[in-house]
Amino acid sequence: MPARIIDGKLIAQQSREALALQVAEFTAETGVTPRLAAVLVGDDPASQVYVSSKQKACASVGMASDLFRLPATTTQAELLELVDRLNHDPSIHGILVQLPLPSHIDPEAVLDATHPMKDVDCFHAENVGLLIQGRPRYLPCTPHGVQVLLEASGVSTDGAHVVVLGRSDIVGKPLANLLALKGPGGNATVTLCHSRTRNIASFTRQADILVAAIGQPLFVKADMVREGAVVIDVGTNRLDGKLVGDVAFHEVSEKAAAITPVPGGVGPMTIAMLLKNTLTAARLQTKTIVR
Ligand SMILES: Nc1nc(=O)c2c([nH]1)NC[C@@H]1CN(c3ccc(C(=O)N[C@@H](CCC(=O)O)C(=O)O)cc3)C=[N+]21
Repeated sequence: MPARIIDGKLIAQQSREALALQVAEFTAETGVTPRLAAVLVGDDPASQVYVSSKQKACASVGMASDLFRLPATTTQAELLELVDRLNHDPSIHGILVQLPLPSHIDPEAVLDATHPMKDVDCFHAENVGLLIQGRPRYLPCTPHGVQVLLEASGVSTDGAHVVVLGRSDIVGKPLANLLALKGPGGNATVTLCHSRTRNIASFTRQADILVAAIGQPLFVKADMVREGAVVIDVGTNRLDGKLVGDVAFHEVSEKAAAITPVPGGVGPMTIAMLLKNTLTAARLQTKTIVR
């Protein structure tokens, strides 16, 4: 039986609708509009698309956003100066510096410079540390998006074996930790595989839930997937001008119980979770008067 398609576009829209109500309530109570500052260095076309979808998404839930576009020739010092200015601007609650940055800029220096309270990507070491200790301030956007997709599709992680492919700081590493935390959406048994894992298929075939975030187009083939597994595809690769995931969707969907498409799967969820973090950031930075 072909797999059920997990509709990330729809689930993200439902998330945004719920969030819009919370934003309206927050603004009515405090007079504050949550505000995201997105910083884009250079003119990578894919990055431009993502950043403009983030701005549109902000508007759709009643939040404000500013886009700071800097030329590819911007120095690291100039970028750090902007980040510092945004850190000190009380009208801005969240800062997102779009990755990848040009090669002459050290992304770690920029992430370290972003104030942890404004770090809505959850990339700062302090926020990653809090997450891993099970007391998150922000949840990392793509991993949280994966968690919400599973929950909304009725797939429990409790006691399940989740195999994560890819150990990036943005997806694989935080996702593996999030799923292993105690509590709902967690309690999974997690195996973290990567490009150097020997006999990777012997691991992926044991997965109840398989998450592909390895950055290689169509890497996961049908023979790597157990019959009835749930497959989540985090990949966003350009292949012959087309957006494809890390999963060979057609063959794998014949075997899986449920699967996310690319586009229309994890991608829209990432943005919805970013908006959620921006509201959290505004709450944490807004002093409420106790009456
Ligand atoms: N500081 C930072 N934070 C990020 O969260 C971040 C980043 N840098 N750099 C790049 C990656 C990638 N990323 C995506 C977000 C949305 C879609 C998305 O919505 N994709 C649509 C399709 C979009 C299209 O057609 O190109 C979909 O999958 O349906 C994809 C990828 C966020 N990233």
